[in-house]
Amino acid sequence: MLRVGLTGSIGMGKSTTAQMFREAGVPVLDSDQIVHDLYRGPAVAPIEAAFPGVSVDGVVDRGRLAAQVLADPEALKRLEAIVHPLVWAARDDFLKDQEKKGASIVVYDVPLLFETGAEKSVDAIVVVSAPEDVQKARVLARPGMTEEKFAAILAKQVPDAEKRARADFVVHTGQGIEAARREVQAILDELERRR
Ligand SMILES: CC(C)(COP(=O)(O)OP(=O)(O)OC[C@H]1O[C@@H](n2cnc3c(N)ncnc32)[C@H](O)[C@@H]1O)[C@@H](O)C(=O)NCCC(=O)NCCS
Ligand SMILES: Nc1ncnc2c1ncn2[C@@H]1O[C@H](COP(=O)(O)OP(=O)(O)OP(=O)(O)O)[C@@H](O)[C@H]1O
Repeated sequence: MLRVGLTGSIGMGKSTTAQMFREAGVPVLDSDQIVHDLYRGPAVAPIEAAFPGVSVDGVVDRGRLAAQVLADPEALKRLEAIVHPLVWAARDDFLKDQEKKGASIVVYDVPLLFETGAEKSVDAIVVVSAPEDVQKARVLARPGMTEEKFAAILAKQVPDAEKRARADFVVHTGQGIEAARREVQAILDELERRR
């Protein structure tokens, strides 16, 4: 079973591209969704113990948590030490389940593939990319987004050019949905050939 890591910087079209893999019949594991589920379940107690006051009605409040960790690298490290092992366990369950089902390719959708070291646990890397001006226009169109927030998020991410350099495949999302879908299909064809 080939494990494909799918990543890309903010606003590059990662979720849209993940959906294309799903529509092509490939099982996709969404790491953001795993974290959201953990923050409503098994991660609540250990996070509340480490960061008192960040849970509300038994759910981790992401805004409160962000306020405590995003500007404090040491606090973020403590949070990651709680969250990442839980994410890895969920990922391993998914992989075992797909292996049992006989899947030949699975996609693991991870925004921070390079930043968290998850690149080491995949067999191929797909990076989703678009020209800078397209990315910026998409992100600034989101409610509540400002140039400053966008810049702060970008500063925490591995730059797009470096991501592309480390990728096995790049999906370009600046030329429309159909062009990207053709690239996704070409990647799947190539991966099948390599197996
Ligand atoms: C800090 C949290 C609460 C902020 O949640 P929120 O919904 O407001 O924003 P979101 O998750 O989209 O993150 C916003 C930006 O913060 C940065 N960021 C978040 N987590 C990390 C991290 N572990 N390392 C570096 N940057 C990070 C990224 O640039 C990201 O684009 C949340 O990101 C979190 O719990 N992070 C720690 C867990 C984690 O590592 N998750 C990511 C991969 S498993
Ligand atoms: N191939 C494409 N052609 C045209 N528009 C696209 C394409 N892919 C994505 N988009 C558009 O770009 C925007 C961002 O896409 P998406 O939500 O998939 O990005 P993302 O990388 O998952 O974002 P983030 O990581 O910030 O959550 C959306 O408005 C989406 O419709």
